[in-house]
Amino acid sequence: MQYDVIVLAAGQGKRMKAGRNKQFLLIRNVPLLVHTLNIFETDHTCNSIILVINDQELEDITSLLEQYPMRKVTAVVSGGQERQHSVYNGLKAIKLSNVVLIHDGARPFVKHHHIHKLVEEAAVKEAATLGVPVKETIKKVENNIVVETIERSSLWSIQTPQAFLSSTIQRAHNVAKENGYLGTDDASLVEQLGQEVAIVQGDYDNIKLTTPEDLIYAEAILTKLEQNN
Ligand SMILES: Nc1ccn([C@@H]2O[C@H](COP(=O)(O)OP(=O)(O)OP(=O)(O)O)[C@@H](O)[C@H]2O)c(=O)n1
Ligand SMILES: C[C@](O)(CO)[C@H](O)COP(=O)(O)O
Repeated sequence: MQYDVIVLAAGQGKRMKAGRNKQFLLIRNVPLLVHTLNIFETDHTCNSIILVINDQELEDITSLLEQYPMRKVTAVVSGGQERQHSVYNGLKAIKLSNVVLIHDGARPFVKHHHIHKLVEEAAVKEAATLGVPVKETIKKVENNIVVETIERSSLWSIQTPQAFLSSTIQRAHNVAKENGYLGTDDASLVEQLGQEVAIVQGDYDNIKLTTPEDLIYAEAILTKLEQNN
């Protein structure tokens, strides 16, 4: 089943402490964002990629796309202050589409078979997200004191891509804007509508590069994926 994807690259990467947007950091000499875009560029079920960027980085992005041409990038749009605002701008650039995926530019290791499963699920359930069961014990802490140990069996770490019928996610973003609701992912906006979001189990390789040690981890994942191919 075909889909269109919004790839988000308009953040600042403050927690990475690299002094610049982490999307340009090199993993094995190739920019992080290029690794991510390649996943969709090489997926035969991906129709088009909407790339959301920082306006101030337009020149850098333009030269990156000259060096690494991406046939499927059909639009480059300006991001917003928060991730949710960037998605909102990306959604405005989506033409006619059935299933829309939203993906962090900083997640370069999602696998095609997980994307395909996610898209199939969204086509039936309207909204679906990738995720993995949490591996650690999670406690609620207040004033440096543990107040609760949360039952782990129902806890999942949520990843992207997240997939939606385009009408559903457009409505969810419009309603969130009207209500002043700001979420850390797009599935939560659909939850706010009172609609179900299905979970598709992905894998632990699909990390988001957030802090400096993730770069070392990313090199190791890349090595493992290459050895498996
Ligand atoms: N206003 C924003 C904020 C984030 N993102 C994108 O959303 C993804 C996930 O966000 P996160 O990892 O939090 O990235 P940053 O905002 O760049 O990082 P930080 O919070 O450390 O500054 C990233 O690919 C980032 O580029 C975006 O497009 N627009
Ligand atoms: C959407 C997300 O990737 C889900 O894990 C995440 O919420 C994005 O950014 P965050 O700022 O690290 O929460």
